[in-house]
Amino acid sequence: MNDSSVAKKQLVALKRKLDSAIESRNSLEEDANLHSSLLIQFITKLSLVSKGIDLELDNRLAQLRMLFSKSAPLNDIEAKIVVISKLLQQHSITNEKNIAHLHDQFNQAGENLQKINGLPGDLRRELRGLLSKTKESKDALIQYVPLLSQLLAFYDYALKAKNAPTKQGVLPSAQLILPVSQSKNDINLALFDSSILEKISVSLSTLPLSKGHTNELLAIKKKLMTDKSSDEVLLHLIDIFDVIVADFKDEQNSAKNFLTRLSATLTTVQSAVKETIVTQKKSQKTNEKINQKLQSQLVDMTGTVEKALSLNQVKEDINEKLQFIASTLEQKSKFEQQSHQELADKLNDMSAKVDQLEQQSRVFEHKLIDQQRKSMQDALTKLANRAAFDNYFAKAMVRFHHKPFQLALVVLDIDDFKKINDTYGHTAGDKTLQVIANTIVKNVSKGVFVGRYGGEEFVLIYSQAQEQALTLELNALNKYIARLPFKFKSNKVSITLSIGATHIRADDNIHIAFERADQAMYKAKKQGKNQVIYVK
Ligand SMILES: Nc1nc2c(ncn2[C@@H]2O[C@H](COP(=O)(O)OP(=O)(O)OP(=O)(O)O)[C@@H](O)[C@H]2O)c(=O)[nH]1
Repeated sequence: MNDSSVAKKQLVALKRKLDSAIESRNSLEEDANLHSSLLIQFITKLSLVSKGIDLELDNRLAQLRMLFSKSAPLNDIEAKIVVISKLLQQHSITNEKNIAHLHDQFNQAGENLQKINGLPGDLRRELRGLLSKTKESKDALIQYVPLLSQLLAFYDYALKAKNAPTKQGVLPSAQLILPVSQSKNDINLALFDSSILEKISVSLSTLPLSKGHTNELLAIKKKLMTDKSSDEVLLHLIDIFDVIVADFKDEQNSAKNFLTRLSATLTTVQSAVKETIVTQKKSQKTNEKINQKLQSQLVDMTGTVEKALSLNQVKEDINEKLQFIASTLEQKSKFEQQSHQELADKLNDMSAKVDQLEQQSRVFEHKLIDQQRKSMQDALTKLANRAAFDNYFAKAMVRFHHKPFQLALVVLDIDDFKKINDTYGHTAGDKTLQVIANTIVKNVSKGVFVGRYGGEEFVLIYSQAQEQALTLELNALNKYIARLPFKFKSNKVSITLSIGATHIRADDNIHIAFERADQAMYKAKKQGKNQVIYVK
């Protein structure tokens, strides 16, 4: 083979290699183009998802898209990506904060809705379910969208339910949620909406004030419920505030006085004790001196006997010394008597002071006990209040879980109570609550805990009642109350209760048990009110 044919062959081989290299490069370029277009598509989608959240992020993502489409150098693309990742990081922190804020607002809105009186039972239950689902914070804002729409639907439902009785001329409580743009006058009117005044009046009934101040408060409360002009209501509210402050000051002064007296008495007792110790020390010294004198007189006497020359002289000397000793002994006994007396006087004095102190403490202790009792008692009906119920029921549950017994919980709610307030006034409503409370107490078995849970809702705790006996007693109570002859403004009115009852089960906790009794009560409402529903 000559040189030229060898070179030709090599040239062909080289061309083949070149062709294959070009082909691989083309395929690599195609791959890169494919990846880059995939990346551009991904970034476009990312931009769309995050669009509007952050203007700077929007711009940077647009720039990145541009760099990719122009196949810009990798260094430029990398620099852009670093900036975008930082922005995304900041955004994720802001996002977490937003989620926490929305979570709080959501729950607050739900709890506010729960506080509105007169919500239909099923709404209340579903709301409770929704709120228990959102106890834990969600991972993304988007997850709150369906929950918010559900909450809005509940608000809408509540508004509609509340709007129903407005025909009677009463503003529904739900109208209290005012748009910010409303004029000042409109807000004033809504502020003194009768339902707000009612709420204030209800809260005032639970204040444990002194007897005098409670009477003052009752008088103002009456005026508050009759005078409806903004100015008058404002003046009454200021009066109420003054009474509460005065009661607080009285309480503070009486505690201060007691402490001042206590400290004065303690100071006198302390100085008396000091004095006694000093006197005792002094008398100890005087006693020691007299003892020394006696001892030296005795020693002297022995010396006299030893030194005496005759019996007569001994007799005379001893006589003389004995007289000395006798007078020293008399001195000693007088001194002892005197210091005894002084000590007894001081002790008497001290004991009188301690007596006085004890008396003062007793007065204060009674006051404290009285205050404690009041804080556990509903001021209007004198029944145990919600705090007392919580306390009693929690203890009963602990005993039950230790050793099960027939523990039953009953929730009683007055039917259409709002109508009584709206038609005959708040004072008539208060009186009704008192009568119902007394009637319940008189008509349930001995040892049953009776409490006012709040508003027009009462609770009973039975510690030993079989299902049959319990429902029998509750039905009898229900019938008795329905037959009570209430008379308002010469109108005969019958008042009924919806009652829900249940026995506590081994797997219950306080909330589950209460929820069951409460749901039974709502069932009674739903099924037409004026009835007892027992659930196992
Ligand atoms: N007079 C008076 N009214 C109170 C007191 N506490 C709560 N209320 C009123 O009780 C009423 C309760 O009304 P709602 O929750 O709508 O219940 P209701 O009218 O009994 O309706 P149902 O429960 O469906 O039968 C509200 O108007 C409260 O203002 C109080 O201490 N005194």
